[in-house]
Amino acid sequence: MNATPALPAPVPVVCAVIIRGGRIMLAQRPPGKKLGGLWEFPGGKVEPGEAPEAALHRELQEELGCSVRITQALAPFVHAYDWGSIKLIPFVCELAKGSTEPHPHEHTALVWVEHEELLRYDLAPADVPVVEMLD
Ligand SMILES: Nc1nc2c([nH]c(=O)n2[C@H]2C[C@H](O)[C@@H](COP(=O)(O)OP(=O)(O)OP(=O)(O)O)O2)c(=O)[nH]1
Repeated sequence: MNATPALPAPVPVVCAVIIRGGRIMLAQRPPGKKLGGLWEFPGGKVEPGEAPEAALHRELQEELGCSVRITQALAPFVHAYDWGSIKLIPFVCELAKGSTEPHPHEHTALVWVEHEELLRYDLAPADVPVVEMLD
């Protein structure tokens, strides 16, 4: 008999590194939520049975009202927080032709920053390895 309790599976979360004119979008999480005030790549939890790409398009419509074109899928990885683990599934994207300008429906603020500036922001800890994957 195995006495070790099974750990809950990591929660799958998609995020978008949206690049425009050489700058990358960061979005600030609202205060009062987990990781409140920290900066992240927009995205969110994948629903059961949903493809990661579909989750990405759905979350970006909900959060920013914009549409994107995925240009690269980065390697997913697991990050452990003290409340549980997430499996972060990052995509590099650009705004789709004809997309509405992104607006923060759920975030406190959006900024477009140079690659070199990304690590100067207080990022959600799981996002630091994503920055390191970007060339
Ligand atoms: N959207 C997004 N979430 C991220 C990133 N990095 C990171 O650690 N996360 C975490 C924050 C949340 O705990 C979870 C995504 O949840 P969510 O954005 O869909 O929803 P939420 O804030 O209501 O989640 P929660 O408070 O219930 O954890 O993944 C990121 O770059 N983008």
